Amino acid sequence: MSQAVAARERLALAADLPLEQGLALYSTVAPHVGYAKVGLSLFVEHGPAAVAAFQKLGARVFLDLKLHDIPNTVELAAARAGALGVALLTVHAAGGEAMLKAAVKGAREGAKAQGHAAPKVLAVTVLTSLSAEDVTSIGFTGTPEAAAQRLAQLAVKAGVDGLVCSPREAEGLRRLLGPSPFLCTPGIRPAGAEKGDQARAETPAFAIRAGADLLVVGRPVHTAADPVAAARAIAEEVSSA
Ligand SMILES: O=c1ccn([C@@H]2O[C@H](COP(=O)(O)O)[C@@H](O)[C@H]2O)c(=O)[nH]1
Repeated sequence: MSQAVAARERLALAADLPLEQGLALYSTVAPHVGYAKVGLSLFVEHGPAAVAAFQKLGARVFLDLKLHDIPNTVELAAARAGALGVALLTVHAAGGEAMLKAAVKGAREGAKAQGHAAPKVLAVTVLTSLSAEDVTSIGFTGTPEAAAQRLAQLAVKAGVDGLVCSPREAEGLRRLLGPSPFLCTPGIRPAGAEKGDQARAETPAFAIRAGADLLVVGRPVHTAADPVAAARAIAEEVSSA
């Protein structure tokens, strides 16, 4: 496998843009980025049509809905997501064990019913926008890393395929949980890039060295003067990390 292909498998574009703009951007960066992440804004506005539009471009779709509700509701929603043929689906680990099990069950059954491969269900541990002070203020005890580890252990026990965490927590989670869970890290900022609302951000190379499988990048590409050059530079950093 060439290094370019390997890096492409490890990058997701957060398409938090109007749909046409997101599709146009993904088309141009697709040589460097294998996944398109459809998040809340696109899904609220366009629903499954947004997923289908990126799939038509050949993207593997990461449906980032961060489901968090009672188990029955999450199972129903995860089944609908699985039926769309998405590659990845997120839920909040803080929804608890029964909800996480329901998400995995729903996603697998929904995919199977439509002849798709089951999506990987990823549990969001502690949002990368939360600082240590925020984590305390919402009632978690200890550091963001300690909270992420507790939530990750719960989620893995419930049978999820992977976790969403800050690059700062990836190494500790690998040590704690071993090689199996798929680790996805948003909060990626190339050196010198604006952090915006990301409180626990790190560079692409940091995330890869810490053991991340998939890096999510949005604004550093959207806002770059040359988005293709920005995506290429991130892919090169991933390859050489
Ligand atoms: O903890 C989390 C979970 C999800 N996200 C999502 O990732 C992207 C990041 O976009 P940037 O523009 O690169 O900041 C965004 O879609 C979030 O919803 C996250 O940032 N942190």
